[in-house]
Amino acid sequence: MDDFIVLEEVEKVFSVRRKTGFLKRERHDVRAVDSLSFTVARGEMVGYIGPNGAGKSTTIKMLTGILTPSGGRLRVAGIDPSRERARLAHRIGVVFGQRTTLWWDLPLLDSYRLAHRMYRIPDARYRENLDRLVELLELRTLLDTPVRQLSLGQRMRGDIAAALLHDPEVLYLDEPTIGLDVVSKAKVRGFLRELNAASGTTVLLTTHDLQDIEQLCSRVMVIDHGRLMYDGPLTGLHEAGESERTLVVDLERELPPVDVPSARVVRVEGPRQWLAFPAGQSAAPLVADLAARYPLVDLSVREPDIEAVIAKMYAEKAVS
Ligand SMILES: Nc1ncnc2c1ncn2[C@@H]1O[C@H](COP(=O)(O)OP(=O)(O)OP(=O)(O)O)[C@@H](O)[C@H]1O
Repeated sequence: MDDFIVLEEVEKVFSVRRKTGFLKRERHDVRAVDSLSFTVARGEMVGYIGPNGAGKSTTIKMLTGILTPSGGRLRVAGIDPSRERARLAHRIGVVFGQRTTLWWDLPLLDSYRLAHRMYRIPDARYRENLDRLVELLELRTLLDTPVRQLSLGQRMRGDIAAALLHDPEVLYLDEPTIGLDVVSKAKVRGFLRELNAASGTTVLLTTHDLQDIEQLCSRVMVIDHGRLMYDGPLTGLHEAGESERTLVVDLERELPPVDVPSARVVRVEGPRQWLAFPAGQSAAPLVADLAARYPLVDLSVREPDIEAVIAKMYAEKAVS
């Protein structure tokens, strides 16, 4: 596979001054990214998640060349971002959900005209891309509207179009659905899925909304304290978090908590009981055991909530 993004033992240390007394300041180091290694192949769509302060934005800033790593090796499309930031800019697109790159007081179209000149996009390609993006992101009626008058969802779609006018090979998205309503979220996700499938654009997605990951990414990387804690399919996170699934059983009548070796009863409500069992374990033997010994009417298995799984992973890491 063609590794498009490569990080080898990348570090970023910030030296900060902390107030320790009335006039006293002390220097100390914050290790925002710590010996981070991963690769992303061309065309992949990867979720990059972690709690606040984990080092996600610092990673993205190093990938765009805004920040220089303190150590290790980092390449995007074979380019060292901090040394050749201008050259790399033509090959990457960036969208920050919390900030806009559009001109606040100008009509949306003016920001696109500016990008046309800034990136020196050939005229025909600019017109073609603008047309396609305006169509797909439903921006046609908004082109003459000043950006400050756009809704958050409209502005976000406008920002995504701006980031893609120059045909970047990779798109970094930092919280692209933050604050959006359900309909706007669906539009943004639908567009990104389509972009990745049709154009093969590599996407690195930072988000606190796990539905973004569930709906878009087959691979997820979890970072905490600047270190990679997990890298793999979303489903594997359950095992990594050692989470539990729940078997909900309806019995014929109210009974004391059932007694089975591989599960524990966590709740009883009339004839209904909730049994927790390890997520990595099959439910079949447990169901067979229950059916043989108890008057079962109905049952269902509930998957663990991914948010809870990740919270658990963080908590376990914090005490270990
Ligand atoms: N310019 C800076 N100077 C000093 N410390 C910084 C700087 N930028 C980030 N940090 C610190 O580095 C750590 C990682 O921050 P970063 O912004 O990368 O986290 P994050 O995962 O993006 O968090 P969030 O989800 O809150 O945006 C934090 O402890 C932060 O305080």
